[in-house]
Amino acid sequence: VKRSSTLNNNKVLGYPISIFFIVVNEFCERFSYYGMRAVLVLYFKYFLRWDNDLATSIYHTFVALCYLTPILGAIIADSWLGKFKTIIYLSIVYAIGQVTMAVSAIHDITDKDRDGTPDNMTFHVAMSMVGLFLIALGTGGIKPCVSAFGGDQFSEHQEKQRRTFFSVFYLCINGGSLLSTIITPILRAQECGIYTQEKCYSLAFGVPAALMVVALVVFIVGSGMYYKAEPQGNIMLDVCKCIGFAISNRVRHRGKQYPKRKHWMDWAEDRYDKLLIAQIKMVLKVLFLYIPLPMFWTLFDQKGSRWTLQATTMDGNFGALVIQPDQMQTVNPILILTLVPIMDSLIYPLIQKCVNFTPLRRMTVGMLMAAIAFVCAGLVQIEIDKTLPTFPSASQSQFVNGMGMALNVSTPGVYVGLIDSSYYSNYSLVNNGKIIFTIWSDTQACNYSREFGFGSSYTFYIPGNLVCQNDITATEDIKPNTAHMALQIPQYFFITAGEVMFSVTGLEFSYSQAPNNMKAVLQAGWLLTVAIGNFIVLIVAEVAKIPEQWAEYILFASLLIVVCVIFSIMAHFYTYINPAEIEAQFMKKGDDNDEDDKKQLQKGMEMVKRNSTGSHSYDGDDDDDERKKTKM
Ligand SMILES: CC(C)C[C@H](NC(=O)CN)C(=O)O
Repeated sequence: VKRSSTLNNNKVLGYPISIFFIVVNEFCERFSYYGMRAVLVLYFKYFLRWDNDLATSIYHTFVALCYLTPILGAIIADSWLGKFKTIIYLSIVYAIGQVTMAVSAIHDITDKDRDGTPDNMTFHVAMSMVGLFLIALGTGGIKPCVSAFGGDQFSEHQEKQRRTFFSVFYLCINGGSLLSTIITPILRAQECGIYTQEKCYSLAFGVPAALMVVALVVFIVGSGMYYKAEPQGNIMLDVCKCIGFAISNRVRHRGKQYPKRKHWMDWAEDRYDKLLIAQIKMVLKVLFLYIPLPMFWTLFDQKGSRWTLQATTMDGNFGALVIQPDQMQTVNPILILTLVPIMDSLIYPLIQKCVNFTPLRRMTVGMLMAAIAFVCAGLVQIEIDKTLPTFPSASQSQFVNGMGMALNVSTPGVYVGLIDSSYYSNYSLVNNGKIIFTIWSDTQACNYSREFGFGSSYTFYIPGNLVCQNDITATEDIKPNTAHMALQIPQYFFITAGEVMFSVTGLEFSYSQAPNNMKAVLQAGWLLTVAIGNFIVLIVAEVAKIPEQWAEYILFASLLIVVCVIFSIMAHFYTYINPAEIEAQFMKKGDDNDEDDKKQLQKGMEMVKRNSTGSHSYDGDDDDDERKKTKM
């Protein structure tokens, strides 16, 4: 009653005003998260100077951590602080983490000799690791709380509005992600610094940090309008205790003299409520089905690591548009924003006309799509390998001074250095496009211009009698990248189509198959599959140590196909349930005088009624009573 009256006061078009703040908060937070993530692997490689394997490993450890911490966030919110305070406190931790990352990327802090490279790399590595740890704690911790807090703002009879809210919420995630993956690579490509100009990772991390502060402020501004549910007690702890008791009770009663029970969880009946046991059985059934799922995320999350590194060896010139390697990741949110409505309104209804396209079938097809994406990535890699030498590092050039006097060489933003007579400069990183070098000594100065292709590397020979442009000869150490970045589009298309079928459906499936009080538990379980998927990348990359990148892509595709077959068999034996109906049956058997139970029963029956009008129908037939027990 309190909840309804609180909510009904502040409505616009039937929606509580408070959700506006939550949706804007999510947009800014996802901007912050994906913006930072977009440039992370390049920061590892070019700023911290890690090799591809280390950069990929740390990237996936970080992503895994981001999806492990939701369990922590759910426990803190449910059993201690409540969702509102948890979001505030962990957002502060998150913002501090983002600021730490931005500071860690300022090369001037330790660049004592002012040559553009940090002199104390340990400082930058340590700061980055602290920053990433705080971000993982913050982003993961608030993840299960924000969406659930949004859902809490609606009263029982606002089911339709709540569904619209979740769609808008998902679009905001991808809107924030889209904008940030366009913007932060542009910021990263700028040059900044006090003593020497270098690629501006500090700005690329600083803007996401600012957006996280905005997210926090927006969330706090809405404070007076939220419905704030009190912490309900730690359901996760109850579940663990109940499972623990069932196992220990079973072990204690091993002998033949003890009659068998239908399900091993029934051994908890001696101490625990039958309803709780039934709810745990439902959750375990779904969790069992989750076992093969991490393999999908193993492939999916390599967009940000291996695929971005792959793009650095490609040509990003799209005519009027020049795309940075890390900007290729924007293809994912762009496709999400277009594919979700197309799938929902066109593709699914069409397929449904031919076959019963149940959630688990969609997820299976989604896995196959991801495998196809990796076959595409492998083919693209073979194409790249045909063109790619390995020495020296791509995009770097050097000068050899053949004159009898020292010369200075520079280009706007890059000081190549003072080159002694008959000596050579270090390799310097030069942008692509037309670059004008200024070469000067005490007595003369001249300009020399040259077109630099993506990833090309040159050595320039300055003769003894320098006049300029026509005197300097160049040898091409590395040809410009010729494999075009557009070749990555098919792999992005398949992985995103896979994501829509797998991830969006999986989220909805996890919600619909979970008992009412354990929806958060299953959401945390779902996010855990993402974490495990990222750990698998580390294990496979470390154990397999495949020298050829294309072969690693094909290995991942093959692994996913094997897992997909296993999943489809498991899914075939899964029977869809209606948790509310099952819960209601247990309630009926319970104590009718208990007011709380009565309310729960009424709520359960309401849900059964609502579901029977088709909101969770998987067989396309709204009036079919067998719906609630549909097989895959
Ligand atoms: C796939 C994530 C687990 C969910 C979602 N990401 C996207 O939608 C990316 N396209 C997110 O919450 O970040």
